[in-house]
Amino acid sequence: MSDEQDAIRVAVLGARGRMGAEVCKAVDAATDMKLVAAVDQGDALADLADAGAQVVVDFTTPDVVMDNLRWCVDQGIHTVVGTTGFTEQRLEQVRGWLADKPGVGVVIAPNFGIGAVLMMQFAARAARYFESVEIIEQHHPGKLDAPSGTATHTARLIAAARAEADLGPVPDATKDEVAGARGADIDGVRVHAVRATGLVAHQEVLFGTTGETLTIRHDSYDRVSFMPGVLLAVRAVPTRPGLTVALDPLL
Ligand SMILES: NC(=O)C1=CN([C@@H]2O[C@H](COP(=O)(O)OP(=O)(O)OC[C@H]3O[C@@H](n4cnc5c(N)ncnc54)[C@H](O)[C@@H]3O)[C@@H](O)[C@H]2O)C=CC1
Ligand SMILES: O=C(O)C1=N[C@H](C(=O)O)C[C@H](O)C1
Repeated sequence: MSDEQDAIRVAVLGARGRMGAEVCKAVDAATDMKLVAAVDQGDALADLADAGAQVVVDFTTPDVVMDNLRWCVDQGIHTVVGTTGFTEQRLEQVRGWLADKPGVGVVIAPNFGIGAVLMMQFAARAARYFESVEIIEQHHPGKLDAPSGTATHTARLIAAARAEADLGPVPDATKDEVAGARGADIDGVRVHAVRATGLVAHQEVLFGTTGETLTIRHDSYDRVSFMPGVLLAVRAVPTRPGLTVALDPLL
């Protein structure tokens, strides 16, 4: 157990949300951390600085996360971001802010579940051996964005592996007569988003080649599944200046 004064001072943004509330509980229960601020919509960001936060954890929404992150970086506060919506353009913008703030660390991960990280690694590894691939992500109906950050990240990893192996486009003769019937196209990989009450966060990557298919599936049945990854990032981010994308380099 750490002394109170050695504990990492953590603040949570989006603290009343599904993920934020779970992060507050996990930080409270961690003996090497202290929850110093729990901030949600309508609260002032200045509360984070006033509370002396060393690390901010952001689980808000794609439309506000960039402003939050910019503010944290400007204040010199390390930040762990689980909020989705990070395009390559947004990541470049964050790198630009961090260039002016040496010593500040930001970890942005599309999925903090250890099983989900492995699922993405396995999918990237399998990609070169299969001419066909589709991603099916399934989530609770309260989710604001589609396709999920995890599915988008997985599609990009698969597309990079396919390009490296010179695989060419996924074969598909279908005419998309009803818009959306074949899902979204992320870097040439079809992604289908399912929303249903009872689901939390689930993803299947379906690979196919002559005479066989391979399905790689991950299920988060409870948001506690993301907490070990979030706490790992909180512990790591103060000693990782610059931008870290995804959890893989921390495992
Ligand atoms: N990286 C990961 O492992 C995971 C990422 N997520 C992502 O995290 C985000 C949040 O997901 P949920 O918790 O399910 O959403 P939610 O809708 O339950 O919570 C979002 C919270 O952010 C608050 N909020 C909105 N604007 C704010 C602002 N300007 N300042 C402070 N708080 C603000 C809302 O009031 C709400 O309480 C989504 O982008 C989701 O995709 C969700 C689960 C795991
Ligand atoms: O909104 C969610 O719930 C989740 N969002 C993340 C995503 O979009 O990939 C991570 C996980 O799938 C849960």
